[in-house]
Amino acid sequence: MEQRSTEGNDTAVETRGLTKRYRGGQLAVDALDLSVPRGSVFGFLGPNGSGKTTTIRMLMGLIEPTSGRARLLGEPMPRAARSVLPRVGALIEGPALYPFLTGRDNLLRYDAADPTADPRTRVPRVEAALNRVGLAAAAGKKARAYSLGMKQRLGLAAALLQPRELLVLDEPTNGLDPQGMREIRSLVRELAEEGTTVFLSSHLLDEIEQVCTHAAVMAQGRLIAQGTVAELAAGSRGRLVVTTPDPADAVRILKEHGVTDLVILDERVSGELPVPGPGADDAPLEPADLNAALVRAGVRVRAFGAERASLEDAFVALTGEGFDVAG
Ligand SMILES: Nc1ncnc2c1ncn2[C@@H]1O[C@H](COP(=O)(O)OP(=O)(O)OP(=O)(O)O)[C@@H](O)[C@H]1O
Repeated sequence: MEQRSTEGNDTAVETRGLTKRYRGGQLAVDALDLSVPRGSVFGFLGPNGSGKTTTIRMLMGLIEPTSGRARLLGEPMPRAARSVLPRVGALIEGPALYPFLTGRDNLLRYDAADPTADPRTRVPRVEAALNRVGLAAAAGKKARAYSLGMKQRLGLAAALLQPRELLVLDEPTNGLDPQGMREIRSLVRELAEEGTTVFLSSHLLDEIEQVCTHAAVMAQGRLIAQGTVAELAAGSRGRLVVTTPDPADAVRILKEHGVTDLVILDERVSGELPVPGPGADDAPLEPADLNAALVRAGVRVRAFGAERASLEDAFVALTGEGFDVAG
């Protein structure tokens, strides 16, 4: 019997040991411990096939986990599905649409199928959702004439027909052009400002960096890291770039100060900034100190910069592989 606890009260999504092995034997999700704080925009990041969709399906009660458990808004899934799911909007793998109905009629019909939706407010809610996702002008077109991006927007509109505490979006910008991506990202930020927790999966690193406060990184069904985006990016070292007509001297001085992986390209010297040691006495070496050391040694520094470590650097550092953005 499961104990009643206060666990998960301030987390919108929480999983413990969540595992899915498909019937063919494929271990798609392997002992996943996710913790999505309420109020966050949480990026669920991983290359194609890393288990994101499988996880989302388990969270939403669409498939049974092989083992482990999941909580949505503090309630166990799939047991509490009936009471929890009305508080959760979801866009999963391209929404099911009636191709011969217009976008607007699709939403009216979708809302009519929702027993928790108030029919008296249906029409204005549908119009508001269409406006929100930028589909008002195309609302009278048949859904079969919609582009993939328009279908995505319509699916998002369906998720927004009612106020939600949590939105679960599987690759929400999939199929959108850059302008459409920007619009959806700003919509996500807006929703977050209104207090909705947004859990979105993506294989696009820069997307996660642009909109998310927190992220989890998946690879091959396993969770590799999770935390705030700033923490994750800080886990990898930034790169230093110096432009100088004295590259050999610059390399010597930088090496003495712990810079590694030094590369000379004409007058451009780059290297990995040293990571502060775990000891408390190890004051982190500031890029400015390195610049001063170069100048003291008579190196003519024409330009000096430290490139901020990105989530991509962190991902590569964590997985030891590049990020596959194919598909
Ligand atoms: N119904 C299924 N039966 C068997 N294996 C499956 C099934 N669905 C997914 N898989 C496998 O499980 C693994 C994880 O797939 P999943 O779709 O969850 O990954 P993903 O990160 O969402 O990738 P994508 O972005 O391509 O959807 C993959 O190896 C996939 O081939």
